[in-house]
Amino acid sequence: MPGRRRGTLSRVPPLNLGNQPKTPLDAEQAWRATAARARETVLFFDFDGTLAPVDDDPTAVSPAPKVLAALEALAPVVRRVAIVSARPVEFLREHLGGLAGIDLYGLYGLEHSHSGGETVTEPAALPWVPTMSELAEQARAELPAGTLVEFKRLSVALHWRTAPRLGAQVERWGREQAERLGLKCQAGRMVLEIKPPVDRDKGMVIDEVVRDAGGAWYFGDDVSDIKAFAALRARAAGDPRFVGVCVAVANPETGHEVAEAADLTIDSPAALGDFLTEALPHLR
Ligand SMILES: O=P(O)(O)OC[C@H]1O[C@H](O[C@H]2O[C@H](CO)[C@@H](O)[C@H](O)[C@H]2O)[C@H](O)[C@@H](O)[C@@H]1O
Repeated sequence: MPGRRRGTLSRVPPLNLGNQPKTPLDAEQAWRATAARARETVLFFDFDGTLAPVDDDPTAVSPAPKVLAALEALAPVVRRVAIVSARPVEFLREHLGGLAGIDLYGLYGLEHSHSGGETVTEPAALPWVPTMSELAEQARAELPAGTLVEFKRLSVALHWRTAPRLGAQVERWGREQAERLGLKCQAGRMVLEIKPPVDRDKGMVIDEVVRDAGGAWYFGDDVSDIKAFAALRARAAGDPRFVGVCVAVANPETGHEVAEAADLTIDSPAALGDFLTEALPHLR
């Protein structure tokens, strides 16, 4: 990763920033700029690879040490804390230990729950549940042993983390099925996600939520998070007062691409726990 140092945090040169002169140059400056508008600031977090370290088994993950305590402490001092993930909202709820006052956007925004409220599903996606369920069955029957098929009601994730040699074959199969059924694909870390053809992604979620915010940070590790970074950049480009900070959490798979689109890079979910804990005194 160009310019990346060992340690908790390093900085990559800001890229393609419409607001380049006003973009904070390091974390210290960024938190100071945020403190001035903490009550107007939204903190967004991806889940897998950002809050939770990656595991071979997608059901065996949990947030890194200090992460939950930091989110809980940050929630009352900023405008919103929001998780924006490819996981279903129910999964996020269970794995965030019932944290209060947090907004959850699941399945790339096809589901959401505000501050512990009911889960709302995008109506246009609902007719696709049977198709996704049949696709998951078909994947289990046709894909080779070693592929992990994760059915998420409104999407199917095809994983090859424990059998990397199968990656090309599984991805080809998934893309062919998506084309046959008129579905969309999202590539990720040793996974191909197949989704309904409904216009919803992390960038659209961020775009909507930050419209009337005074600032936002987005923390993410994967290529789907780059759309969220782009939404923050677009918001900042149109408003010189808006403080937008894009933070990559490093990973050995898609990390380079994500770090290049970010302002700052953090080494791991564990380092993120420390980073957020250290940020707290700046905002209180
Ligand atoms: O948007 P996210 O919250 O980052 O979700 C992206 C995908 O995360 C999960 O898969 C990834 O994490 C797994 C557990 O560590 C790992 O085994 C897998 O290789 C990774 O791709 C989740 O299982 C997927 O459904 C999400 O699309």
